[in-house]
Amino acid sequence: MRKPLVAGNWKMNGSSESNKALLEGILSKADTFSDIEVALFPPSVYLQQVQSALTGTGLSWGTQNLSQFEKGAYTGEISASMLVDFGCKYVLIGHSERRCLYAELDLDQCLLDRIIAEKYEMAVRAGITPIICIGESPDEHAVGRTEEVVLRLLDTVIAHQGVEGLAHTVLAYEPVWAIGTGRSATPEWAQDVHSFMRQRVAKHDKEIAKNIRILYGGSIKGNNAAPLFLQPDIDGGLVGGGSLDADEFVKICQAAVLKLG
Ligand SMILES: O=C[C@H](O)COP(=O)(O)O
Repeated sequence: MRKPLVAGNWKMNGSSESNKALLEGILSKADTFSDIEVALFPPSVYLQQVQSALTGTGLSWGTQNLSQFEKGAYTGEISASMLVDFGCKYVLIGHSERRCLYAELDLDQCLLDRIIAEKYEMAVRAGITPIICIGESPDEHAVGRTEEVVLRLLDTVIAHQGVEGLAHTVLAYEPVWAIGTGRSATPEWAQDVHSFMRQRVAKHDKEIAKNIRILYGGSIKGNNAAPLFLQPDIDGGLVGGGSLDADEFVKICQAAVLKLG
């Protein structure tokens, strides 16, 4: 049985004060979702605050990005060893907001995917579990290219790291048209995509495919989380806006508990 995971990506939100209230609100209800895994992804400047609040609680934390380089003259970047220093268990890789807004070469999609695969390799080597985000843009969705786009990135990762690397990886299907729009994918649509992702992994290794967690991300809220999470191939969620409010996020975590039956 794959343990459900709910990941709260705070994106570029928060302050020391608001984080404190959010963390207290989540932790006050942590006993209601202790059977699943929950991880928080604050902006890096708040990593220490989150680490100190979550240490010993059973919740995990990580960052929203990492550098593909080890160390050196890379202004503004954060290395895998720094994440280890702060006790990070997870790291988000290839989030569409980074692909679109910070992708050095969006026109050269192949090179972009290679950078993401390199970041993935850096995380795995440091013992941090990458959560690799994959999803189609609104235009790609409109012309029915979802499967092609999603599988291309998955294939790139497998080609760079070998399928064995996926044994220590979480995948997240995040259709860009659903992110922050209030328009979540339907449970059926998301299930179909998750299913073909799992089948693609199974072509390489059936055991890894059976065990790999595939999260859904895109406008998950307390009132739509349960039907998504109850789909057989959806193993939890990557939550943006819904992770910024303690009550909302707790509801989402509690919805993931329902999956355990
Ligand atoms: O990382 C989280 C996803 O981008 C989803 O964001 P959202 O829940 O605000 O749509």
